[in-house]
Amino acid sequence: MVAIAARGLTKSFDDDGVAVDHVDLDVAPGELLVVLGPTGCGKSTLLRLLAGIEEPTSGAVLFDGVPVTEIDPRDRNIAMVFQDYALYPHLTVAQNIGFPLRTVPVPAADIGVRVAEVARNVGIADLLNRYPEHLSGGQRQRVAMARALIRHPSVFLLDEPLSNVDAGARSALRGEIVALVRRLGVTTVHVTHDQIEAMSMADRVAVLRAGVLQQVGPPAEVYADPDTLFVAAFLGTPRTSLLEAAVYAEDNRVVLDFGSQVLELPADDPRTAVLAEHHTDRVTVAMRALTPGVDGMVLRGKVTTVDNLGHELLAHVDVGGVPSPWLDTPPGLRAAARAESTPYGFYPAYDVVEPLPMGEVMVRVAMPGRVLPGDEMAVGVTLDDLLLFDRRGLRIRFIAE
Ligand SMILES: Nc1ncnc2c1ncn2[C@@H]1O[C@H](COP(=O)(O)OP(=O)(O)OP(=O)(O)O)[C@@H](O)[C@H]1O
Repeated sequence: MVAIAARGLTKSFDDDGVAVDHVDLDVAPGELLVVLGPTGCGKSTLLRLLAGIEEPTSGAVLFDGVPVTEIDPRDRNIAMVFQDYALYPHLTVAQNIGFPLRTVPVPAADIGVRVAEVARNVGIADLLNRYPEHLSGGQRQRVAMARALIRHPSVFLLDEPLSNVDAGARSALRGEIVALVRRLGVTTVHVTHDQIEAMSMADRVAVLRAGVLQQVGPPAEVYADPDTLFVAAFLGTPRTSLLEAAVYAEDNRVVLDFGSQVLELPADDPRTAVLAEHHTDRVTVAMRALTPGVDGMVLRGKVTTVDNLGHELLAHVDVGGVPSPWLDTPPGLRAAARAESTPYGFYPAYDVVEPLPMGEVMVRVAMPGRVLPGDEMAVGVTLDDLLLFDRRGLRIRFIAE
């Protein structure tokens, strides 16, 4: 098992600015680290730098503490899997899987044994005589993984391997990749723009924005305790509600003023006193998974849309607030988000930069529930629900520490 490290890792492309910007990252031996970020944030470039396919502009990659920047990718004992499986159509599954061994002095009988073993590991032992055209997307991706793993790599790099796999097979494959990585004990870096994938697979998740690493940690920790507004907004299903507000503190009263209405913070909570120090600051308030409620702090608004998720309803409630200007992301990023395709292939829809319609919050309504557009709704908010960020998008920690 190999420890991977990036130190000040930077990659600029002449015409395109900095794709990876001074990234410092450590991946522990046997760890499954997921790099998460929106399209164009530099995930693939980071992975390619770790693999050695791309040469850094500055900085270094180290395996077990030894710089590998000068070592040819073929000599790094790395296996990489991409989103397009790129199988050889004229070869059977078994031949595809065994292909990387053609240059290695392994007896033919042993190749058969190893192919069968790795095929069993990825659950395709019964497909060995088929040709790729007779496989589903999920099965093709398993073949691609088996082909990558047959050389017993010490580092496994996965670049959006599940994005061409249909939704049903995707969640099964997620679990299987995790189990496989554990069983083989191979240090793995997996990149994705899909936060659910990241949250469900990662030992630790590394969130990347415009080439800059935002935060690294166990998924639950990064979700619950985001350092930046970007991380808070990016991680959240249903999506995180973001509203602008100003803090006002007068005598013992502290309020968050959303323009249309205020939230008065509980006077007896020590966190309220900490927040009072931000008197007159403009902040962005991030709130997740709110529910209807009439006690304590309450935001009132009108339901604009209701999504029926089957197990619950998701009400979009217009509380008359001002959406965060942070949503006005850099033009380049937005352009990429809207484009259906780019020179680098298909870009998945990016669903975070879309501005929320006027000052809405997302409210989960338990089933059986009945909510209709136009209904008035009171939304319960507790201090625990509020994540506050300053104008630079950095977290204001108002928990007395
Ligand atoms: N070979 C290249 N030449 C010039 N610019 C490039 C090259 N490869 C990537 N870029 C640019 O670097 C930035 C990061 O691209 P990268 O493919 O790493 O992002 P990504 O997060 O993997 O995106 P996606 O999720 O859409 O694959 C983008 O602005 C992209 O246009």
